[in-house]
Amino acid sequence: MRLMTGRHAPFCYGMAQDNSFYSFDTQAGRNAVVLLAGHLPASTITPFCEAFSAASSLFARHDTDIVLLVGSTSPYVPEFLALSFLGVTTVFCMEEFFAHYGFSNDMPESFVMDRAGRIITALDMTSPATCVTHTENVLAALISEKRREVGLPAPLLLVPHVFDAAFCHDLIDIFERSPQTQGGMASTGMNGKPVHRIDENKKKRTDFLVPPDSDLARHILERLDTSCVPEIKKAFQFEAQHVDRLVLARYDAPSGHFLRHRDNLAPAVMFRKFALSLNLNTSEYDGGFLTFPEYNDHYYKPQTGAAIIFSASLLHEATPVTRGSRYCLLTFFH
Ligand SMILES: O=C(O)CCC(=O)C(=O)O
Ligand SMILES: [Fe+2]
Repeated sequence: MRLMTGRHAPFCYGMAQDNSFYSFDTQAGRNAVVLLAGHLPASTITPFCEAFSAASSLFARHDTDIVLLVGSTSPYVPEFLALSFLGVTTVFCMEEFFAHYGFSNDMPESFVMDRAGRIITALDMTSPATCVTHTENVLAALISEKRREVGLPAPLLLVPHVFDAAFCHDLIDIFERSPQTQGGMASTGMNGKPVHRIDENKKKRTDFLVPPDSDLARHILERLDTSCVPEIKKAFQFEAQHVDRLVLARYDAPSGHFLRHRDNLAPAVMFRKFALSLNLNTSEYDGGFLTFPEYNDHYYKPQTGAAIIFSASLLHEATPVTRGSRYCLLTFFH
């Protein structure tokens, strides 16, 4: 599959119609609707450009640019140079982009890219109107925060769209059909040997350990590898080589929780470098926040399919679920 939610779009640079330099680094920080024309004639994409242009003020409200990418050696460059669409940036870009993307040059394609250059979704191009509506819906669901001064930030990394909603649902079904165990904690016994200690006052959770040699594990690892590993490298200069056991977990109201702890204190787990917590059904429960008390009193509750990644040394807590059940995927990178 070529276009996958959460993957980074291949890097792209080129010259915009006004002769300014454009690249996905100059684009970073704003979302974009990216229309791909490659070597196609202008007439194939013009109706889409016009429809997006007409809706450009709406996209501006979502901090979203509209970018039309044309191959710099396309025979149709003169056609595109003669056209302009208000609110659409036409870029004549290096050809490798289209090859890396897997563009077929049979028909135009388009996708929504988030502020970090990740592909959120390929767009439905049945008609210009459906394409614009699809884009509006995708943008409305993107996380956005008003700019504000931040006093005490916690050093966390949030990676949205690691899994799509359908896969999150599948994981919940798999969890419910699978053998479950009561969640325990890595600890050290009297004899100095590692033990798995159960203490419901500290941690109340039901776990399913994804079998390491299963297709499911491979599929999850592939997604973590493409979506999260590059983000960890970018943010923290750490190249994760391994992923610890994959746990699907359920915290049930009224008391499912995990009190404050660090993830790499017991000798058996000191190898852990970064923790990952990925919510599978955020809108279906109340409570169940993550907190990082060393930094601030904020409650963190990533959207369904988004991962929160943090150093395994940070003190953190999963607060009680007060309604419903919280399902999540949990693992560690090292
Ligand atoms: O529930 C969570 O998101 C975090 C779980 C956690 O901290 C752990 O399993 O070590
Ligand atoms: Fe933890």
